[in-house]
Amino acid sequence: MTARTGAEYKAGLADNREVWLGDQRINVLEHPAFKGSIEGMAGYFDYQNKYAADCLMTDPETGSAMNVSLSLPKSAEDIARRHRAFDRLARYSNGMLGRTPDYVNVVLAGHVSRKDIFDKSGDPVFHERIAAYHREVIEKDLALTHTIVHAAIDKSVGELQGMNEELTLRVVDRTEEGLIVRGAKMLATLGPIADELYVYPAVPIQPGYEEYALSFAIPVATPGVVSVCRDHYGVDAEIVDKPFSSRFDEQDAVIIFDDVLIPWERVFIDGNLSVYNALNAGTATGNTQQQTAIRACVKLEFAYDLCVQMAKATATDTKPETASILGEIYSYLRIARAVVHSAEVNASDWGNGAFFCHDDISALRTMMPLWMARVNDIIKSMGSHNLLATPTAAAFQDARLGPLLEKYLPGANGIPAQERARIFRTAWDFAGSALGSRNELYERFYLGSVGRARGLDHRKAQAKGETGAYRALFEEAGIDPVPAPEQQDLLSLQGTGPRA
Ligand SMILES: Cc1cc2nc3c(=O)[nH]c(=O)nc-3n(C[C@H](O)[C@H](O)[C@H](O)COP(=O)(O)OP(=O)(O)OC[C@H]3O[C@@H](n4cnc5c(N)ncnc54)[C@H](O)[C@@H]3O)c2cc1C
Repeated sequence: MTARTGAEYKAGLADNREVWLGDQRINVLEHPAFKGSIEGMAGYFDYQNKYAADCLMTDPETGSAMNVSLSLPKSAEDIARRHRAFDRLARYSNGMLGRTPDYVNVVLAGHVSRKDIFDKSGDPVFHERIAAYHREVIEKDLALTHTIVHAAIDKSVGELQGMNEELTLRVVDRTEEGLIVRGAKMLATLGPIADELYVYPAVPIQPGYEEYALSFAIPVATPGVVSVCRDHYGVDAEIVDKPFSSRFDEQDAVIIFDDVLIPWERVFIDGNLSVYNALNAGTATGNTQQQTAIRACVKLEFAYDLCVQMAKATATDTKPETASILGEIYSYLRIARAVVHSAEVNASDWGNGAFFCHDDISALRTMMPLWMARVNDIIKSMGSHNLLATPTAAAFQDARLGPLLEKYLPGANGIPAQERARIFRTAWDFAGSALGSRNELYERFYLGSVGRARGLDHRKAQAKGETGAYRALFEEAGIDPVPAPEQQDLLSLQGTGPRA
């Protein structure tokens, strides 16, 4: 098969997957709530074909078209090529879909690229399996979801301790056919409407907890895989009235593995802590975050322009305080673009010829969640009641109501009433609707919390020896460092310290 169309994607969802919405087990293809989301994701597959020059490339093994996000980057040209694909694909939803299939594709490609990490484990079969799976995803153009965060509830103990021990996904049995796994993972965005589920390493696991150190991939329709959906936030509305909620609810779900058989050929890590703990560290920033950062840039670009339109529609665009706020969003965009550019031009071989972006790109992981929340705050402050005084497009067609709306709800600067309503409806759908609020939560947490990301960056900085600036202050002035206590004549300290 070549790169799929939307119709082919939809046909692939016709199976016996166990998806629960509220207390109903549903068929995602038939349930009305899912119509917009499935059409929205189908649109992504059509879009990759429409913009084939950016999104697709020739599969070197079969000669068919494949999504660029599954390529294994080996050079600066490959990184630049992939940038073009990520940028184009993000424009399909203006960055509002976080989990278009290129997200997990790039993760998988990164893992396959780091054969050196698997090789260290001694058994080549695991890399052979994941490489074969990568080929399968390319050739079937599958839509993958992922679920990697431990289902820990009690944060007073370790993530795999106390009550958490029983909650998180782990191996409970081994059979001739494969592993039997049990437990939950948080969350799986797109899970109910993806083809397959890829479980891979997240935070490191300590010795003694090997049964949790797993990586595998299975169809969402595998018996025992239970998708528990959050409330659905997509709405049945015209695109012009709800441009995002009508198409782009990428349905999150908790995945419960109720004694699921994972066939051996789909088991990529089975308790091997050295592979498990190295794989994420060796791929997540330089590889995966090229996709996430570019997607975020596209979203910021849209948010900036949307706010400019809001300012024009209320004639606040010439006010210095509005210019300052608009400039704030634009500065986030420029910083983000600059970080991506710098990380791409400083890309290098991370091992086994895997050419990834510079690790500095992870700075965006700690800042972007704050900027995205700030942008939503700005939209609400700038928009005020205008976000709600927004008749639908159909209301303007009514013979009685239309003329009243044209008269009493026009935009400033000569902007027609219907255009004004469209601008503010879009802004509300972006930042204030049920989906807009969920999207803000997504931006805050989808790569893990900011707190954890900052801690990780700090530990990496210390491991690298950053920065030595304090010591240099005194070295420059010719002042010797104070010797460490064990090197001092402790006797000479007697009588000089504070007295009890
Ligand atoms: C909408 C949405 C979709 C998601 N989709 C997926 C998905 O598809 N697949 C997937 O695997 N995961 C997904 N996630 C991520 C996952 O579910 C978790 O929500 C996320 O990793 C953070 O949860 P946590 O409990 O681990 O947070 P924690 O990291 O425990 O953070 C909770 C709070 O504590 C603070 N904190 C934690 N540790 C520290 C620290 N060391 N120092 C300072 N502060 C700290 C944080 O800043 C935060 O405020 C998604 C999340 C959301 C919200």
